[in-house]
Amino acid sequence: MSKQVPSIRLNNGYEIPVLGYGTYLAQEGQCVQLVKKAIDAGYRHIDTAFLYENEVAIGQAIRDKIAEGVIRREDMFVTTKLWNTFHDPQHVEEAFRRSFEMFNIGYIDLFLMHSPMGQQFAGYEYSDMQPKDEAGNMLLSEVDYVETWKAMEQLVASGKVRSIGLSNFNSEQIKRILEVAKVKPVNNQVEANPGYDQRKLIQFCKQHDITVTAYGPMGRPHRTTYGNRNALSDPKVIEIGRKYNKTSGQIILRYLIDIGTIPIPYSTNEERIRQNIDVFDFKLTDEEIEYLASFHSERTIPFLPLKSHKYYPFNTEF
Ligand SMILES: NC(=O)C1=CN([C@@H]2O[C@H](COP(=O)(O)OP(=O)(O)OC[C@H]3O[C@@H](n4cnc5c(N)ncnc54)[C@H](OP(=O)(O)O)[C@@H]3O)[C@@H](O)[C@H]2O)C=CC1
Ligand SMILES: O=C1CO[C@H](CO)[C@@H](O)[C@@H]1O
Repeated sequence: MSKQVPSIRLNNGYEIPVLGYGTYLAQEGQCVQLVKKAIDAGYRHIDTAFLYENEVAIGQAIRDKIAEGVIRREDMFVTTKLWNTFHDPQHVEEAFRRSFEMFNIGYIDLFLMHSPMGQQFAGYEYSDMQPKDEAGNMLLSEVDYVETWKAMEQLVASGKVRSIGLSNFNSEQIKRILEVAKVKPVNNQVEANPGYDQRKLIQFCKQHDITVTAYGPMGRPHRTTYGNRNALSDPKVIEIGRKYNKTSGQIILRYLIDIGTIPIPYSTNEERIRQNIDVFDFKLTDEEIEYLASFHSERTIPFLPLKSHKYYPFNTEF
């Protein structure tokens, strides 16, 4: 039986399901099937980006499931993102139009600025996303993300996107957006997991009525570790899981929801896709939450190639 995911209200009145399916690395072909499996399992929130090269596949999966009568368009919440090379205001509308047309699902629920860090525009092909000079250095752009935001605001009036938001922004950068915003960001998508739980940024966003999506919720277990303490294999997390008849992965997701984030785990495994959404029939105790919060490690995804960028967001505390 598919699970019902609760939603929370965004500051513009729309609702977002508190857990979604991430799709980074879900390539064309494989992605259609994965998203269909996720929808069958009960996911109604899908996260992607122009960068992930799978907007066509996600649109296809959603249209197929609508045709099968499993969902209606309005049941789904679809997020995509403006890539760094499109920060110059003159490129924002065209970049959005390309994503919008690739999806072909009538409207986009949430369009995020992927990061505050512009990179030089090199074209709209996927091969143009990481432009480098002859020596192999990243070609950056110093377009102010506030100007990019103003161009994103124009998109809302078109009706093709319902909400706009941010990703990888720190609190100072969010403040700069809020100073000029005619349309307030509804969301900031950042890394959050038991090694890097972002409590201060979550608190800051809450004060400004901005929801926080948690990317990398599992800490990308196949690709890295949580430094010296991996919550997924931690004996005490496994023991907490036994108490609720859940896996450690489910305990991590419940923790992220309990501290007020919206996790978007990715999985290629059918059983884990189903498990990851089956986290709404229990709640952790305060002590268990504190234990999960005691993991300390570095970011899994620190965007090191962009560390020298004028707007690199991760040098401040939060
Ligand atoms: N805004 C941004 O800059 C970024 C956004 N994102 C978004 O966030 C999403 C999630 O982050 P992602 O980077 O994919 O990393 P995750 O932390 O979600 O890790 C994904 C990996 O975790 C494994 N996994 C998933 N569920 C479980 C489980 N229950 N138990 C054990 N292992 C599990 C999966 O392996 P298996 O397939 O074997 O199950 C998969 O390889 C992305 O897909 C993307 O949509 C990600 C990074 C940056
Ligand atoms: O969304 C993303 C997925 O992860 C990548 C890093 O591995 C990021 O560069 C990107 O922002």
